[in-house]
Amino acid sequence: MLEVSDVRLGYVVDGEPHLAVGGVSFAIPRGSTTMLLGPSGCGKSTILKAAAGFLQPWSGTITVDGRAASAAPGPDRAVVFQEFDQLFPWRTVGGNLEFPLRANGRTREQARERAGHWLSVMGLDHAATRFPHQLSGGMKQRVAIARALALEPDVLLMDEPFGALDAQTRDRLQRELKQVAADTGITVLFVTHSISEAVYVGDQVVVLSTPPSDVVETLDVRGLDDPTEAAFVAAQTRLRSLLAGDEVAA
Ligand SMILES: Nc1ncnc2c1ncn2[C@@H]1O[C@H](COP(=O)(O)OP(=O)(O)OP(=O)(O)O)[C@@H](O)[C@H]1O
Repeated sequence: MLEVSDVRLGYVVDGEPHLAVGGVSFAIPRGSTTMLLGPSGCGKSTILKAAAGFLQPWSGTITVDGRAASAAPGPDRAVVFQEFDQLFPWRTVGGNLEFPLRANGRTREQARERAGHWLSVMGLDHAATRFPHQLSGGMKQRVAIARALALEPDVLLMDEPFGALDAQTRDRLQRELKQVAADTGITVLFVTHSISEAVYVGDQVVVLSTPPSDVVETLDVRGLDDPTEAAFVAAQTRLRSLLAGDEVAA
């Protein structure tokens, strides 16, 4: 349903073109979660930005249900970033959810009702009247996820959403996201630096090479959610060896 086909992406720096992504293809089946993993600077965020419609591929296509996703941002895709400051600081938590819903044509009542629902799903009922500066980092990320889900997009794009959280909060949010993704059937593209996060949260992991990147391997990790299980450990070992460029150790 989300299909990345032979995509090349880059930036123009001081008038010079710099290729970052050298020809990447993968497909995310509807309702599943794909993790993008690779060395720093390999173009994970660049691919995510293109899927969001913020960047045009130099060649190739990114489509959602056959429509060009890279043409422009649209309500069928919502993005959650790593930064804690992605919320509107002058709006309450409830207001942060309601504002984009109103901007997308919902009535005040519809926006309030839907915001309440998603705040509840993310365990934030008690925080609706607070302002972002009164929240912990983990709560801010929960609000950002609730705000994205409230728009009921077909695709949720996440750029290291838990990267700046402490380990305990990160574990909890990974569990919650996995549960919400299963409950809603949403399609997720998730950028991560963490091998264990990739195996736990994902249904498949797309491993990228150093830039200009291509796909080294696409690994199926469906159903792996117990880090003590042999299959979980084997997937981690495989990913570690791919990232080290050591394919033999698999
Ligand atoms: N706005 C920009 N202008 C110019 N070059 C950029 C820009 N953003 C990213 N790049 C370059 O594109 C390449 C890919 O960057 P990107 O941020 O997509 O990688 P990444 O895999 O997400 O990195 P990291 O894991 O470190 O977050 C890098 O070489 C980076 O320097």
